[in-house]
Amino acid sequence: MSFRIQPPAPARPNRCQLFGPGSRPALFEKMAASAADVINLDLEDSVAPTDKDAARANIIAAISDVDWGNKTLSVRINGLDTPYWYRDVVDLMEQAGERLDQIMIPKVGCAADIYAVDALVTAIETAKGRAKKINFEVIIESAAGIAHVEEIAAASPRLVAMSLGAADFAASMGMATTGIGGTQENYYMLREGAKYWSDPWHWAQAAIVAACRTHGVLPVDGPFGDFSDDEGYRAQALRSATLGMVGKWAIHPKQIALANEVFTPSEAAVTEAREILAAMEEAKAKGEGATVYKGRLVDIASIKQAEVIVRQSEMIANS
Ligand SMILES: CC(C)(COP(=O)(O)OP(=O)(O)OC[C@H]1O[C@@H](n2cnc3c(N)ncnc32)[C@H](O)[C@@H]1OP(=O)(O)O)[C@@H](O)C(=O)NCCC(=O)NCCSC(=O)C[C@H](O)C(=O)O
Ligand SMILES: [Mg+2]
Repeated sequence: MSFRIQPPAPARPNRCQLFGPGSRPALFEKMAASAADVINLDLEDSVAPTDKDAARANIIAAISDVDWGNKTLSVRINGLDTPYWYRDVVDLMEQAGERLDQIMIPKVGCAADIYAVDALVTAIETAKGRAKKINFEVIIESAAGIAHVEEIAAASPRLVAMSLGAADFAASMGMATTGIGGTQENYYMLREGAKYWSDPWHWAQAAIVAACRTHGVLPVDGPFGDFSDDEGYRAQALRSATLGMVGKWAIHPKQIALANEVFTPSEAAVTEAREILAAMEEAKAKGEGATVYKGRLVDIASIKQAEVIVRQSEMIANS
């Protein structure tokens, strides 16, 4: 470990972030009653330009009127390249109740984007005497966003989570696909006539996880567009979890259970992690730094790996 200790990410469940358009208030009670850990009420791309004002008003009312239980409640504002975002922030901060936890900033391209929103939020928070400090989450979904991902992760103490937005990311990168996440037909290696599909989202996810872990931010996988494809969603989520992400978006309620299942450590994984910790306790008592568990090496680094799984499981169980 470097002299600089890696800060922990917030210890709260973030297995599934359920999205719903601010222009469909009929969905809000259903979202609140769902098993998602985080609710994202959307003012951005799922809302038509003509509906922006009405969606903002719907969301502001619902923040106070709906019982959101113990979920993290977040609102996605419009991008800083639009004429809508400042009104989103001003109205939310001046009119929404204290139940609002988070603002999601889409399409961030550099740390200054977050600085701008932070300055506005801070001024209104102070002017209005808001007791609860609003957190931020951001979406990396552009070439600039991924190029500046580390400075973005470090941009504000308000920042708690960062997602990959596969749709806008693909568009910004000029990727030859209309798919939102998942396997891409033309992204394969060929060996002896057989195709082996690679994961075009992998490198961006890994960059996001590294930036997030460096700065104590939760890394989250974004949308999987084909909500009829449960196995495709599960496969994408399993890859994300294996890389270190803590959760995934749901753009339809049927994706919630899939995300919760994948991002909750299984009983078998927790049992194995506890057995590794016990094996290392025994090894340490004998003055050894390494031992053999089920025919494979475990050592002091294995303790940290096992602790990640046990901590995640306990945090979810206690939430
Ligand atoms: C995708 C949808 C438009 C589908 O809506 P609908 O046609 O109503 O779906 P169903 O008829 O299958 O719905 C079945 C029941 O579930 C309820 N429902 C639907 N959606 C939701 C929801 N989001 N939350 C809670 N409940 C929901 C229906 O009312 C039905 O209920 P019942 O009649 O009682 O059985 C719609 O799901 C939708 O709008 N999804 C969210 C879209 C969204 O927010 N998109 C933005 C995020 S993705 C993105 O922005 C891309 C990203 O930025 C990037 O760049 O990658
Ligand atoms: Mg997007």
